[in-house]
Amino acid sequence: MISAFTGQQIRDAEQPLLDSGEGAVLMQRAAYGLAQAVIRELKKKRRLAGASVTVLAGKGNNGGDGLYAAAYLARRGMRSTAVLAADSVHAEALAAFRAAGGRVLQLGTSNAEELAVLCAGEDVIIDALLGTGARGGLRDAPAELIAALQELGPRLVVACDVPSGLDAGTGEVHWPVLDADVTVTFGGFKAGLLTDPGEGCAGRVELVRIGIESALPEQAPELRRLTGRDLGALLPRPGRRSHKYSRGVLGVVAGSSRFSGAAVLGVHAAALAGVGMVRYIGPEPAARMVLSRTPEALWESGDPGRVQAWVVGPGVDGEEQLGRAGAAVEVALGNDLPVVVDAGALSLLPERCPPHWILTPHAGELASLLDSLPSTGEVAVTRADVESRPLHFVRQAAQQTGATVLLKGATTLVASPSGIVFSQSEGTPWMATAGSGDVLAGVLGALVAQAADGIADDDAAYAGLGLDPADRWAAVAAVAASVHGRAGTVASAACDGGPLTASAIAAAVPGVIGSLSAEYDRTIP
Ligand SMILES: NC(=O)C1=CN([C@@H]2O[C@H](COP(=O)(O)OP(=O)(O)OC[C@H]3O[C@@H](n4cnc5c(N)ncnc54)[C@H](O)[C@@H]3O)[C@@H](O)[C@H]2O)[C@@H](O)CC1
Ligand SMILES: Nc1ncnc2c1ncn2[C@@H]1O[C@H](COP(=O)(O)OP(=O)(O)O)[C@@H](O)[C@H]1O
Ligand SMILES: [K+]
Repeated sequence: MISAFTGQQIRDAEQPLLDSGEGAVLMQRAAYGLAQAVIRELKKKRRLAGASVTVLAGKGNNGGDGLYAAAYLARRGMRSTAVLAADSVHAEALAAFRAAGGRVLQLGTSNAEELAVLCAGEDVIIDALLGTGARGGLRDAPAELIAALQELGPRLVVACDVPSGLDAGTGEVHWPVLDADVTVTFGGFKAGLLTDPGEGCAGRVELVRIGIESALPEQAPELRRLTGRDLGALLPRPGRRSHKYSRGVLGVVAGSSRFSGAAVLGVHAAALAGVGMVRYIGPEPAARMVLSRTPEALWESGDPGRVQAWVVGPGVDGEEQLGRAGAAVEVALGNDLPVVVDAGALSLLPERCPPHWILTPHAGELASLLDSLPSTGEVAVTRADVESRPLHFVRQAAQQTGATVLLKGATTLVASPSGIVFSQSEGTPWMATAGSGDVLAGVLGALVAQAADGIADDDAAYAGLGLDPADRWAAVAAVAASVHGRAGTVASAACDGGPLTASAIAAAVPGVIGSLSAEYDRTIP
């Protein structure tokens, strides 16, 4: 599992070493790691000797890291320039940079445009304006420089610790920000690099160890991200004595005369994600389509029979089907069953949900959901608000509803009402396609049914990852988001990174589950 921290958590871990006079050593390790990353990136494109680098240096330690890294690159034969964005910068680092033969330019009120043009012609730019000590975003000349440079489109940008202007703890972004190709981050992942909009500016994130790692609060990170190995440990598998009822039965209330495709995709994806059986509840025309794609499913026109979990909501529309969704929600509430509540059913929630209810809104649906809650304040929450502060709002929704909340997006966040949050980002932008969310609901429903009480005895697997059993539903949802994202990426890769349909995502699910499990089996002792 990858743990990610706030800027404050990182600073707290650094403090004992700073107090014992190790600050300069930490900075040297950070700068060396940064320089090595620049070299690796450049070598992918061209020769190192004679290549040009410009470091944009701010007044704090982030600027110090950048200047020391650029000094190292100058000594390796690169043409190195420093653009100083403040009157005073880290003095020793600047001296080292000058001593290595670097050229120093001062950013002022009148030369931002001119320096932006110069930077755009460089082989690589190191963004070391602001790091974890930032309060708010870039202002004045640095803001002008970055806005102009972003517009010009630089060749290669490596961000020092975080892209400047990004809040390391929350991922909120104060524009303008220069999009990085790679962010080299020090000591520990910053939460803001693993949640949008910050993750969208950071490019690939590389971690450089600087010696503070053992002091980080591993048991209480700001964000968690499951890796392939974690998925291999958590994904359910049938045993020799399994039968279809012991593997979990999922009830699905999805689709309608208008949106029958949502039912077709959701049921098909659930079947492909390994559940014992799917019972579909819906109108006959939709049921015919569901069964023609997934003959393995059962159509329940009356009493749904016994299930271990529900998916309620994808494509649900019209009084009749909303009535069936409402009835399923009541049955789940009465029998204490887990439910995935999606799309049309998000308006059917009781005042307080249990943590094994998993809500799956996208940003627009989360805004409406929050607005509908009596505990939300007077000011309406908009889709844009959620998109600019997803970590804040997904946590708020979990706290206010009592449910586990999965917020869909390029990075998908899952918040448990206990406060812990998972972040998964394995998908491809091609997954922004109609029906993709219905596939996710099906995969999640299948995993939830297989994790239900009486079906799985898997507390040990969660404990192995340091997770409290109370947070297992958030972990199950994170597994589903990851499997879904990986399936999309696999499906797109199968056509050389080309477009995909929701059906193609579903079709790739068994292979993703299979290879994660097989890889895990290969690596356990
Ligand atoms: N403390 C250490 O020895 C280490 C620090 N590290 C680096 O140091 C960084 C943190 O250093 P700092 O705490 O100096 O913080 P920053 O380098 O982020 O800069 C903070 C400085 O910028 C000013 N500032 C804050 N917001 C601003 C804004 N919006 N516009 C203009 N100026 C603003 C502050 O007044 C302060 O002087 C990390 O991101 C990392 O790069 C790493 O080298 C690891 C070791
Ligand atoms: N840019 C993106 N990159 C990766 N995944 C994305 C992106 N945009 C959307 N997704 C994923 O695609 C799915 C879209 O779901 P949703 O918005 O409910 O669509 P629909 O209702 O059309 O099925 C979600 O799982 C989301 O995480
Ligand atoms: K930076």
